[in-house]
Amino acid sequence: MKVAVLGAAGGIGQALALLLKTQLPAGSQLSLYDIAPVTPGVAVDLSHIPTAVEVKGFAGEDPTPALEGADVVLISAGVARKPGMDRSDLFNINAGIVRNLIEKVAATCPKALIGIITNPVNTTVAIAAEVLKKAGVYDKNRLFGVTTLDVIRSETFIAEAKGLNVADVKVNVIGGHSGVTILPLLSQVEGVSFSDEEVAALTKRIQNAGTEVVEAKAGGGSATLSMGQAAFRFGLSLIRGLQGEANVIECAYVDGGSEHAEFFAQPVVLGKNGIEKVLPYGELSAFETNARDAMLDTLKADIKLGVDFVK
Ligand SMILES: NC(=O)c1ccc[n+]([C@@H]2O[C@H](COP(=O)([O-])OP(=O)(O)OC[C@H]3O[C@@H](n4cnc5c(N)ncnc54)[C@H](O)[C@@H]3O)[C@@H](O)[C@H]2O)c1
Ligand SMILES: O=C(O)C[C@H](O)C(=O)O
Repeated sequence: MKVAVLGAAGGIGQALALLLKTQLPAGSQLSLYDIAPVTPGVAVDLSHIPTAVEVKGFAGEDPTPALEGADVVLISAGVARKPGMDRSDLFNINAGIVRNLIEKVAATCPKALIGIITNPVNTTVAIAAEVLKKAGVYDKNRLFGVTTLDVIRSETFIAEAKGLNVADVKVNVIGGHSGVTILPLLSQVEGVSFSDEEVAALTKRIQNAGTEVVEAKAGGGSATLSMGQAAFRFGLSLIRGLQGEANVIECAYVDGGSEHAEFFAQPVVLGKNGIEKVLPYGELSAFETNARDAMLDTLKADIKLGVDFVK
């Protein structure tokens, strides 16, 4: 199995690369690409860790050598937020970066499963889909917006609030990955109940958790270490599915035939060809139904921005 990380010299990229080097199945290949000249050095550094994962690093303008033969491509290339910015403020720079990288993915490893981390995810995934369509290689089952950070944050905050063992907390987060489009389904968490005030406060904290990190880092970037862990969890689930493991389920922002929007985050079963099945997200509380309906204009506008950018 070969995993390529694009943006590998960045905050997320390096954390993710370390987790992949130490925990990918034996015999895997890890391919690191970034425009930053340090990238081959990051690979040399990682290569001294004694695991059966071969690591190579590539820098420069062309990601092609890093993408050859890739089964999974995880993309965190681009700029991150500073205090006072919304994720949508990253569009001007990151839209072009994602478009150019996906053109290379389409030409070099069109069958790879692609996980987009680069913000604004609601829009960059739509850009990726349009580029893949233009190249004639779009497979909706192979493209994912990585929303796992919203899931792991929800797990953490729920366990903290309710004194639970975090390993036992399971929660779906649906919609998209920004502000009101992030909707944790707290009513479905087993073994706990929340008051209306708790639901409102916890939902808001999960929706604003990215900003919490951006403000705490005070101009030094956004979440990198927790995102590295989230991307690792998601990437490993993609690989477990590719290897034929049954019942691998993750929430992700996908083109899953949702009645709500062209792309919508919801639970999916992962298999040998990417998405094996899109799962229903279950029954919603009145609060969640309102929040889902209220997010749709924002989500659809985010998607349209991406489609228009390529068309
Ligand atoms: N999906 C999520 O939940 C989530 C969470 C956190 C951050 N993010 C996003 O991930 C992105 C990266 O964040 P970060 O903290 O790692 O940023 P960073 O600045 O630390 O790293 C970004 C890396 O991308 C590289 N890069 C820039 N243009 C490139 C190109 N054309 N080709 C290859 N590499 C290129 C840079 O050289 C840098 O090493 C941001 O857009 C951020 O908003 C998403
Ligand atoms: O908030 C950001 O800008 C980064 C990321 O999307 C996050 O949720 O932490």
